[in-house]
Amino acid sequence: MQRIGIIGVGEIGKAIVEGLRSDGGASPEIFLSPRGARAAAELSERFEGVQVCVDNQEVVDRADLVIIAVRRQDHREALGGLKVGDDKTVVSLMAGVAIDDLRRTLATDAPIVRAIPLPAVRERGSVTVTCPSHSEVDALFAQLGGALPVADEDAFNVFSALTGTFTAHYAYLATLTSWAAGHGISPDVADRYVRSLFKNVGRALNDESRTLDQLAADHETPKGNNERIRTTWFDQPNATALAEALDGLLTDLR
Ligand SMILES: NC(=O)C1=CN([C@@H]2O[C@H](COP(=O)(O)OP(=O)(O)OC[C@H]3O[C@@H](n4cnc5c(N)ncnc54)[C@H](OP(=O)(O)O)[C@@H]3O)[C@@H](O)[C@H]2O)C=CC1
Repeated sequence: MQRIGIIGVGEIGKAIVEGLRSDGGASPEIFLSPRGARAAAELSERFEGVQVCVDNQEVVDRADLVIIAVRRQDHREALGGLKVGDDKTVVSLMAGVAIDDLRRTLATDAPIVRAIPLPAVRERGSVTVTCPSHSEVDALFAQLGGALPVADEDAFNVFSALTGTFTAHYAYLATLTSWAAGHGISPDVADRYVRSLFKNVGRALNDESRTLDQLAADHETPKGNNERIRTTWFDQPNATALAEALDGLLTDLR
């Protein structure tokens, strides 16, 4: 297995380390950037074969495959001036930074692959979109729950926009809970109940023999409560507003 470097040890960088170590093994060797110092130190203490480097250049020098997991607005400062040999493989997790743009910043001919891992890679439970397909990078993410290589960056950005809907979903659940609490239900009880409702929705999604429209129909009594909320709240203007928000995000990601 290749030696892996991670520049940017925040939420997703940490999840990748935990996912790679979730089988209890000590391989592959992992080299972390020093920034995000507390998370990096904690990971190197917890896991064998995880080391913190003195700077980002050392991460590149010691790794074969370098994962870039800094925020888009920090990437020029984090990466400008780094020397990245053509024998390295670079994996960029940054939303909204095109391969050509990153290649100019890094001034390298090394293969550059974009990827969208999600925090559930921590449990090896999330499919990671990659672009372009690259056997070693796809194998890495296959180990963390699955790889979905897509044809080009236009397609990649559509998937990237989809991942932007994630926290709105949690906020939707929190809004349901607050609504119930506003009607006298204890917040703890409301929270537990809403979680249990939507865990079942998550489980139903595992049934890939039914389309999403079929799943909705199968959970709906004609003229019942679900049909009422779907048609009076998640109506056409609401669906259009969501599509417009996604279109706006996609424009900014290109
Ligand atoms: N979170 C997610 O689920 C996903 C995130 N991504 C992408 O991954 C990237 C990181 O996201 P996320 O982990 O959420 O962000 P975080 O803010 O949690 O982590 C970013 C990390 O980068 C560090 N950093 C900043 N500047 C430098 C530098 N010059 N050198 C080295 N490290 C630096 C930060 O350190 P400090 O704290 O000291 O500023 C921080 O630890 C983003 O571009 C995002 O688009 C992609 C897929 C999913």
